[in-house]
Amino acid sequence: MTGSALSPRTVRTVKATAPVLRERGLEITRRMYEILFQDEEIKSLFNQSHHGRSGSQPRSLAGAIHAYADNIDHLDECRPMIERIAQKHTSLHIRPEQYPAVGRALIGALRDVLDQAATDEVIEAWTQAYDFLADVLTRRERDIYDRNTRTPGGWVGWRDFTVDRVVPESQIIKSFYLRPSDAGPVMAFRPGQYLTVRLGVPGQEPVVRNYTVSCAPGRDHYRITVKREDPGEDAPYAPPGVASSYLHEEVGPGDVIQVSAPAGDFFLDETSRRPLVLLSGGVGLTPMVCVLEHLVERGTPPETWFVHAALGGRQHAMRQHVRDLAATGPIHPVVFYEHPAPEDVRGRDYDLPGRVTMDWLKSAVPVADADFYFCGPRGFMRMLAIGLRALDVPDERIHFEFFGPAEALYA
Ligand SMILES: NC(=O)C1=CN([C@@H]2O[C@H](COP(=O)(O)OP(=O)(O)OC[C@H]3O[C@@H](n4cnc5c(N)ncnc54)[C@H](O)[C@@H]3O)[C@@H](O)[C@H]2O)C=CC1
Repeated sequence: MTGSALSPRTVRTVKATAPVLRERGLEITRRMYEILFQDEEIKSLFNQSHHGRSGSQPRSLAGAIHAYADNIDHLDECRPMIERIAQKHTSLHIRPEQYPAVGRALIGALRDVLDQAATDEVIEAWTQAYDFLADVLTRRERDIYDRNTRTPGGWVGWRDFTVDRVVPESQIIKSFYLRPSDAGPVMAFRPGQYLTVRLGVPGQEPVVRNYTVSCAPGRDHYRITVKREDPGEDAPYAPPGVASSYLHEEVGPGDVIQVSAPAGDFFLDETSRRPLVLLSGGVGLTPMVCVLEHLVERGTPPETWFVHAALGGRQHAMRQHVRDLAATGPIHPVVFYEHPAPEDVRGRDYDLPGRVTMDWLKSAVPVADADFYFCGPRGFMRMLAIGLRALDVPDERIHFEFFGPAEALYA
């Protein structure tokens, strides 16, 4: 991707707005959604459970707009961000016809918030820059939709899945096995990708959530593994704990939920021949179990460390399953308990007390050679992202799932 479609003057003008976008980006995107949703017809094109309420969507869009302005003179830097957005858009079935209204609202918000600073030149440059980005995104999204249509078992839009089984994995985590209600095949996916599910919670607008597929690809079903969130800790789009409480308490075999095709830019690089270090905190183990199952099923896994950090035994999911998988190959499982319960036995239930630290990691895994994949609470990922960079592990060997701009993790 190059910015060649944009004139040098447009590039200069947009780049010059980066500092103010860093400072006032959130104001701008909040105003943008206000403008956008004044029109009921446009509002109906957008799933309201994704816009506004908790502020996460304006915040993440503000980060993206700032990054775009700042990198507009070397747009290759934006490639991962654009891929991430395109993947997310397709999981929500965003269509090209939704882009122009967003562009108009963005320009309106720039005028309102920047006021005097929104000169004709700035407005003209941002109009061109938005159109350019919209074009890049819609092309990529069209490719993804085309691929999902062509792939055996693939689909576009919501598809009904029937819950086949619900399996408790710990005191707070359950797995849900999902089969397509139409009894057709399900498309393969890349280990680490997520499903988007839409739940008809009674008395509410449908609740939409992303859950990583926790089983290997290539089966006749998917599995998601969900932690019951306490109020105040749940993901961004709806009141706390709604989706996970609903799944844990109300959803059982025979129930139907709607699912979008697998998506996501976090997945195992199958071309690498390096040793592998998979690190997970809490329910962040879901993509790592998927990767592990896949490696074992594929055969000849590389030397792999499966490092899992849980609060304690009551929260520890899939303990025996991971052990059984590890026993099939050169796979080293290591379990940390931060607060072992009285009944938790070191050497039987877990290996080490406390949290994963960089000092431990340096001593236990081949930092200089390995590929690293991690997922878990923000503090856990931050420690690893910063720690691995400090050890000069190149970014190409550091892969993580973080719902938000990656820079926020390093900040
Ligand atoms: N695909 C994805 O992006 C997925 C992301 N997640 C995320 O993973 C997180 C898991 O949360 P919980 O299960 O509630 O985890 P948790 O709160 O139970 O923590 C698990 C462990 O993480 C470690 N940890 C936490 N903070 C740390 C820090 N600052 N430094 C070092 N270690 C630290 C501790 O060992 C702790 O026991 C959630 O935030 C969820 O959003 C979960 C599943 C999939």
